[in-house]
Amino acid sequence: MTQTTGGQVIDVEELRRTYVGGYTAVDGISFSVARGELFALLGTNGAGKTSTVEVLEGLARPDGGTVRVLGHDPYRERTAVRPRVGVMLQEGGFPSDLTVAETVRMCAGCTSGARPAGEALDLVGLTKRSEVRVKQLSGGERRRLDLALALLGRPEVLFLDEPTTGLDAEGRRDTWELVRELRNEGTTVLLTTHYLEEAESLADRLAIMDQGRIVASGTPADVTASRPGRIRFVLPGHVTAGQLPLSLRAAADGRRIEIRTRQVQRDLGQLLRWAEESGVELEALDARSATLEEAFLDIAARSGETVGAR
Ligand SMILES: Nc1ncnc2c1ncn2[C@@H]1O[C@H](COP(=O)(O)OP(=O)(O)OP(=O)(O)O)[C@@H](O)[C@H]1O
Repeated sequence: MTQTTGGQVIDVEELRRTYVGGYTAVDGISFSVARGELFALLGTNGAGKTSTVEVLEGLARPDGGTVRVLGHDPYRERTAVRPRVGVMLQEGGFPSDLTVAETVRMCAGCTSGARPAGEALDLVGLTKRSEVRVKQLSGGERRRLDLALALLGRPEVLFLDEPTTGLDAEGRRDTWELVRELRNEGTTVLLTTHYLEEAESLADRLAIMDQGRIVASGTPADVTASRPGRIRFVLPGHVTAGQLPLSLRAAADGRRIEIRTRQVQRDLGQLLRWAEESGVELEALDARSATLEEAFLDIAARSGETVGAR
């Protein structure tokens, strides 16, 4: 009988992981992922993402706190969890002399209720490469083979560690489409990625890690809401930045103006009213909320200032 804590498929409470020598790579983090949700774990290099995911995958034991996947301890109750989970590691290792189809068939032989090899290859767009030896695949094709293997057992939970690294733009879009479909069919997905656009586009919720801690979390909109958006435009030659309303605090580079604001709609309205009343034609007007990338860079920059303080 499957138990999940409060309907959560993944439940992490105060997880700590310390390496030999006493280095704390994961420093008491908590988060949960509901059934059918796509959760992205982001972070600077060395933030502790892989150290966290390894515990969720049952590959390592926590040094503190608790972790539950599908209601079980993934390390101690590995046999209960493993058949229901698909794992795409950062470095998938498979014999390079086998062909793509042989590799998938070999893995399918060890997976109960596996998809047919052809179906798995079709899902990731590798059908035409079935008879090619693994060592002849490009880096992006290997990532897709990794994904096919992770999907073989029709997993309820899918761990994707940087699934699109090395893929070209089209391969990345195809993978996103497939991950969305899997999520829509009810698969719970935990994704780590360095591509913020990927997290913004796919994640229902996300957490940003820095130096072993979660420093921001929520929906992509929640995480970006706390960061200022921006309004940019170019003033016509006869107008100077000094003529703008005082309440619109702006940075000016000659006639090029940038307003950083948490109130994009209010300030844009005020700017447009001023332009209308003053008969000023604003050029190249562009207004938008903060992106996840800006929020992330902001966090990374602040982290840089605290490096060495820990
Ligand atoms: N086996 C290990 N022994 C000692 N320290 C380790 C070990 N594995 C990882 N670390 C350290 O723990 C920290 C977290 O590493 P981890 O690989 O979890 O980060 P990450 O967020 O996945 O980074 P990246 O984005 O670069 O993959 C790093 O400082 C790393 O050097």
